[in-house]
Amino acid sequence: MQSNNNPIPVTILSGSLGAGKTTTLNQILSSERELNAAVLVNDMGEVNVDADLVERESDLTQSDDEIIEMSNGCICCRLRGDMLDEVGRLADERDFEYLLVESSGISEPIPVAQTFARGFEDAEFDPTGVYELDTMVSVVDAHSFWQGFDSGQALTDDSIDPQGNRVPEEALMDQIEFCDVLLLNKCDLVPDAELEEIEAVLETLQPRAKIIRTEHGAVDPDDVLDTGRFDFDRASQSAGWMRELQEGHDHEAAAAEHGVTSFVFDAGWPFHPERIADLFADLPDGIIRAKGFFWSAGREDIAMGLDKAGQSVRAGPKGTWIASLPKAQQERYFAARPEIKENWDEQWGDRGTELVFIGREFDQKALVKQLEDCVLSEAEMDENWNEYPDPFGPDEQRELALADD
Ligand SMILES: Nc1nc2c(ncn2[C@@H]2O[C@H](COP(=O)(O)OP(=O)(O)OP(=O)(O)O)[C@@H](O)[C@H]2O)c(=O)[nH]1
Repeated sequence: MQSNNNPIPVTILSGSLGAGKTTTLNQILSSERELNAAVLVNDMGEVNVDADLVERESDLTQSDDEIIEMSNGCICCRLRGDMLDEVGRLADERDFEYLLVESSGISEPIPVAQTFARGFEDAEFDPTGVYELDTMVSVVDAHSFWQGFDSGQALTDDSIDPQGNRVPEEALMDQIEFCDVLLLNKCDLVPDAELEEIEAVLETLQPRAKIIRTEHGAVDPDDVLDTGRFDFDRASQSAGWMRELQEGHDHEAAAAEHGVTSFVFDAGWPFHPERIADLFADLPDGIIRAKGFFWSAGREDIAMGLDKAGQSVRAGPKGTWIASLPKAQQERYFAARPEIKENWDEQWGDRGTELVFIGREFDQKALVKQLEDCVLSEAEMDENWNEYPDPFGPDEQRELALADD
């Protein structure tokens, strides 16, 4: 029985399809720690076995605790409101002390966390004060991560995208970049030396998280329950690429451990659209993550964004250059964020490029040279940029499926 009115702590498990979320959940539920938990499992409907598995393997069935299964949709988007209604109903009964949530393999962790931390407008139930998000856990499949990484293939076995619009590697990157605890699971399938390299990559992608190696999900429950580690603002700012951007352009990454390095490329002149699109589609295999914005010649109104996660690369319109806004609106930006003024170019304003690259065993000098070659030459600066063919199209950050062409 929930004996008081303290908020019910919540631990959310994310991770790619087959990474070991259910196995981990069962380990937690069957551990010696007495846990009176309710469990919410979101299985997207692609494999309807999870709730059965949890019920079959855990003590929950015996103790008659509640397992809620939510299929045919993802709790990070379509089922956000439904999820809150369900946990609202559970909270009314108040016969459990801890809520465990297993999100689907392609769930984005941020909206799921937001739903618990801040509520959701379409739901009747307001979780604030009733639930308290305690720990965001991401389970990474060490074996498929390593295989993909080493061979330049996808970083997850999960080639299923039930909604047709989520690339599993992007979800994996979100899960790595937004969490408090990273469980590196299936360590039995990867040699120790390689585990160290994977850890070095994960630490670079996500410097804040506690990384724990597991086999068959055998985690100490104290590492994932009642940790008090979750902090929405810190979690949203903890991705390695963000830190890299914030630490400035001249920042040299700490001595590369296991060949993992990162750098920021910036430029005040625009890229040639075709040259940069070709390069983005053919970045070195070792680049596991790239993120930031860039200026593509001919797009003087629109800031373009780059988002590479594993082998998936998206690039396209992302926002508006402040320099293209009416003066009065610009002034409001300057007042709110004086630092914009500091990097303001007399002629081009805030237009420019700032891209973070994170990778392992790639030739940084060669890549910087390639990027520089994509920047317009002096002669090109005088050309009519609107005559350049534009490979990026109107859609926001579409997938660049150019790599294999
Ligand atoms: N060798 C090995 N196999 C594991 C480990 N952890 C889980 N497995 C196996 O991997 C498979 C997938 O594990 P699950 O726990 O179902 O993974 P999941 O993340 O819940 O998968 P979905 O819910 O389908 O996304 C199962 O066959 C597990 O027995 C591990 O550490 N080592």
